[in-house]
Amino acid sequence: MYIVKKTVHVNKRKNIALVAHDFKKDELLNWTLKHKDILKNHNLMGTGTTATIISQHTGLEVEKFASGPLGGDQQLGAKISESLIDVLIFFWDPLETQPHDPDVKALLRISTLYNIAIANCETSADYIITSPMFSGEYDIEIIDNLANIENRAEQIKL
Ligand SMILES: O=C(CO)COP(=O)(O)O
Repeated sequence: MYIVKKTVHVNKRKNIALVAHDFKKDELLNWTLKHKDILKNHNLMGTGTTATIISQHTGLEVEKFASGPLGGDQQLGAKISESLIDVLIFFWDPLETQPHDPDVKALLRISTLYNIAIANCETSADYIITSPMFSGEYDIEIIDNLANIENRAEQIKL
């Protein structure tokens, strides 16, 4: 499938989504405490319970969406498709089944499709936050929604 791409500029101040499954929330909280001095200079958001726990225990301002199982993962996915999230820190749990597994997969799929930085565990999150790219500006290549819609509309035989 031929895909038209476009360039999106990522600012120094990043939009960062924070998400963790229940048995991973302590790991993500510890990670945010460890990197609080860096994170305070960025726009933070997250699924409902994760965002609440992090803001309560770190004092960081974290915009709160719906809880993951109640649509929060999908809300974040929608933001990613609008290029409103630059980094996804998602400590998902490989040892537990989730009632909203399709939403979890959708969030991981859409963040990969839109070529944003994704960390799924502490080590990869450490790599991202200490990268020179994290503290600077850069451009990413992403799928060009509008151009692809036009192409598809032309190709579909009616
Ligand atoms: O379930 C989640 C991600 O899939 C996280 O949701 P909460 O932050 O509301 O627990």
